[in-house]
Amino acid sequence: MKVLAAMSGGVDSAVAAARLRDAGHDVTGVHLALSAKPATMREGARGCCSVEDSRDARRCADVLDIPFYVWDMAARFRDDVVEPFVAEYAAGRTPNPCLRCNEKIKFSAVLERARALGFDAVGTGHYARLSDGVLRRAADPDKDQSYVLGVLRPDQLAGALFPLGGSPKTEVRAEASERGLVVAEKPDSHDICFIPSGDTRGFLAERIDEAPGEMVGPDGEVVGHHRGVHDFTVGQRHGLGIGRPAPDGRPRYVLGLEPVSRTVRVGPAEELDVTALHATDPVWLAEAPTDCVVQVRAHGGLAAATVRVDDDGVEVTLDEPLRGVAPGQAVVFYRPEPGGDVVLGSATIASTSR
Ligand SMILES: Nc1ncnc2c1ncn2[C@@H]1O[C@H](COP(=O)(O)OP(=O)(O)OP(=O)(O)O)[C@@H](O)[C@H]1O
Repeated sequence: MKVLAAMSGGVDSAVAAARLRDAGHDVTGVHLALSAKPATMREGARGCCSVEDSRDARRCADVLDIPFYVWDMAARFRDDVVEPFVAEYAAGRTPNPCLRCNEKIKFSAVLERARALGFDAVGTGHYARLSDGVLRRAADPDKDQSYVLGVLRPDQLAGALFPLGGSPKTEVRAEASERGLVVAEKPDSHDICFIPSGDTRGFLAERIDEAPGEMVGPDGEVVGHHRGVHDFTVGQRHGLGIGRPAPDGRPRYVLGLEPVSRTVRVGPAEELDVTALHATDPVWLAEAPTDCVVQVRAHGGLAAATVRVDDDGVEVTLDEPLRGVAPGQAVVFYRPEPGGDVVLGSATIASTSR
């Protein structure tokens, strides 16, 4: 096959490209320039779009002896990932930009351009297993990225290759070193790639006007004030800025965000437990399930659940209460079998109930 290998300049995508080439595919490497201006890097941090990363990706392509290009996708990335990310926070929700990037950039804009140029598929260094259109969790549970790929439609998955899904990360690093890839010891990226400083609040503060409001406790009492609901995420404990402790001395968490009234609701941990959620815009890879296991955030947040699909979206009833489910995040549905790791579909969490 003619395969476009998306090369971030990191170790995973370099090894993915190498494996695709070794499997006999005709591989071309592409680095996506996603940032309009060079990123200011925190020491030791890395973002996916720095000049340094582009240079590393090129050096790996040279070692692999494959053609290499840089595609400027900064405008698409800004419109489809960064601006919606900011708008979601302003609306009191908690978005996952990696998931949107997979949906709108890597397996949409990039895949479309690749197909137009005669490529059959886009290969990435994501950790997930994919065969015959069935998407499964990666063999390495610590690296599993099936959650951020669970938003892809069948036609998008049909053009995707994930050669690392069956390998532990340690094996991938060792292989990079054996292959003489200079990125073998490069640190993993942890931050949101377009916020390499890791300061999400600072990034949002530069883009969202202050909209001060009240912070209210469980009985509606005002316990503090804030600069805007975009400063908070459901489940957040630190940085609430309420100097004095709750009357019972227990820690307080953000329970809910109401952008219209500019209210941040706070209260004790147990009030974060939800038993049901409503999600919209479902995407199904298999027939919509009735019983399943759901995952509600990128790391953790797993629960057995029953699902009912209606005209408004999906009603998910959790078997056991689940803590800290934030509107704006995706709910990804997995098959409910022992060790169940097959992705059945996903939807966007719109609201939760206790
Ligand atoms: N700027 C980019 N250009 C090209 N491909 C990219 C870029 N950013 C990410 N990717 C692709 O998406 C995959 C997943 O991105 P993610 O940010 O999760 O990287 P990662 O797991 O740290 O991988 P890597 O070690 O390759 O950076 C990468 O392995 C790569 O194939």
